[in-house]
Amino acid sequence: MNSIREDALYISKESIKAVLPENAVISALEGVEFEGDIVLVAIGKAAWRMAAAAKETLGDKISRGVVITKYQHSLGEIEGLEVYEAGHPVPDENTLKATERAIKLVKDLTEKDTVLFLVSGGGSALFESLREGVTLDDLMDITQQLLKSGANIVEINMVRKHLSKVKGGGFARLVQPARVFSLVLSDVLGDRLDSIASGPAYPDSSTSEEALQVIEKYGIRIREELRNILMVETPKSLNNVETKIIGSVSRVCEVATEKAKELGYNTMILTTTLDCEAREAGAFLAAIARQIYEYNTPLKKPCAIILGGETVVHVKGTGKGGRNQELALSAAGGIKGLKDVAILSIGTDGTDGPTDAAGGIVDGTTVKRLKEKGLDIDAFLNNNDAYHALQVIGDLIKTGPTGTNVNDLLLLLVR
Ligand SMILES: Nc1ncnc2c1ncn2[C@@H]1O[C@H](COP(=O)(O)OP(=O)(O)OP(=O)(O)O)[C@@H](O)[C@H]1O
Ligand SMILES: O=C(O)[C@H](O)CO
Ligand SMILES: [Mg+2]
Repeated sequence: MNSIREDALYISKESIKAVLPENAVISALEGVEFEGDIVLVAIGKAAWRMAAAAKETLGDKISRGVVITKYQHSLGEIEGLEVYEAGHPVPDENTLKATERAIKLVKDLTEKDTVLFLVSGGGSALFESLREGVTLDDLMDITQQLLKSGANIVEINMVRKHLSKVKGGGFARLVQPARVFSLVLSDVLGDRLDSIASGPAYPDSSTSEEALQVIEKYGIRIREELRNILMVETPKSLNNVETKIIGSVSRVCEVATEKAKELGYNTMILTTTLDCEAREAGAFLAAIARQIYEYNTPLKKPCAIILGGETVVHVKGTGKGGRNQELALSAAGGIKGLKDVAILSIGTDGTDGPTDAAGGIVDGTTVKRLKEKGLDIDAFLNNNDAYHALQVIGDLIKTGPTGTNVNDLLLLLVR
């Protein structure tokens, strides 16, 4: 029988495989018929791999297209498509140029034609055409202020949608009367389609009023003229869009459940929208582990508690790490000495924080193994240095960039 750590690593690997761009796009296109011309537009960190999979599936049915991804994320040419790289998380000149190209390619389509729109996280910075009166400097400055402000992605995108011609449903309106068929890899908790990449082809549920409230709430400094521009409303309904979420952290948790069951674990998905402090989440998972270990509740052993989400870390130290590494290390203290318990936390994009690790896996011996090397777990946690603590004892998980980007997966296994 595999060790509980091997089980946890296997479940996480198989779950992420299910939401890799290629697999998600190919299965979503199975059996889909297209009548007229297909123009492909792919945006986001997974754009290149989504576009390559679509081109491989549909071949020459795709007459032309544009792929816009983050620097170092394109993997070369794709026959018949124009591939561009641009700035992320802050947009740049290349963002505007590549988007103008995409807009040109979707001009003058008929109601029989389809824009195959492949959307993934990072799309907001990579796909932009600004409203009259908004400059690129305005947008870069406001983006940087918002990223540093502590505003969440839904709030950030409320503002960005009301400065843009393409966000918040603007792109779908531009494409009319042609149809937009969107395949979306969701990196927004709760899969809010009008927030994922700022929803260029989805009716916007946010309002100008709310966008201005975000500006006030976080003290974002903007030129007075931009206030009037923010007051212009985005489309609230669209009659030419069809949207499918083809990958999300919910899907990752579903597959994790299937794989854990195959291995004989009782399973429970606790949440798919975890969004608290990483350290608190770690301590909470450890408390559930102790409860199961002692009392076989809320689930009988052998069991797998599965969570999805995106925790946060307010970095104060000078160490190296990421939210998943910090969550795992903070859980270790609470499961010290427990046999056959493992806690894993991994970023599905394969890069957790500014590190080459995807996350961490700890068990009841982690604290002891650190102590044997004369290392104090709290010192590492207090310095936000989870990377080095986990690295020394072999509890880091390294996958390399996976190509997908659907938030984080957490597993608690007790046998
Ligand atoms: N030393 C550290 N320890 C713990 N967390 C850290 C540390 N340094 C940075 N972080 C956290 O890592 C976060 C960024 O991580 P990451 O790049 O994986 O985010 P992300 O949401 O996946 O972004 P992207 O989608 O662009 O990859 C920061 O918001 C910060 O909270
Ligand atoms: O691009 C964005 O807006 C974020 O990645 C959320 O999708
Ligand atoms: Mg990441």
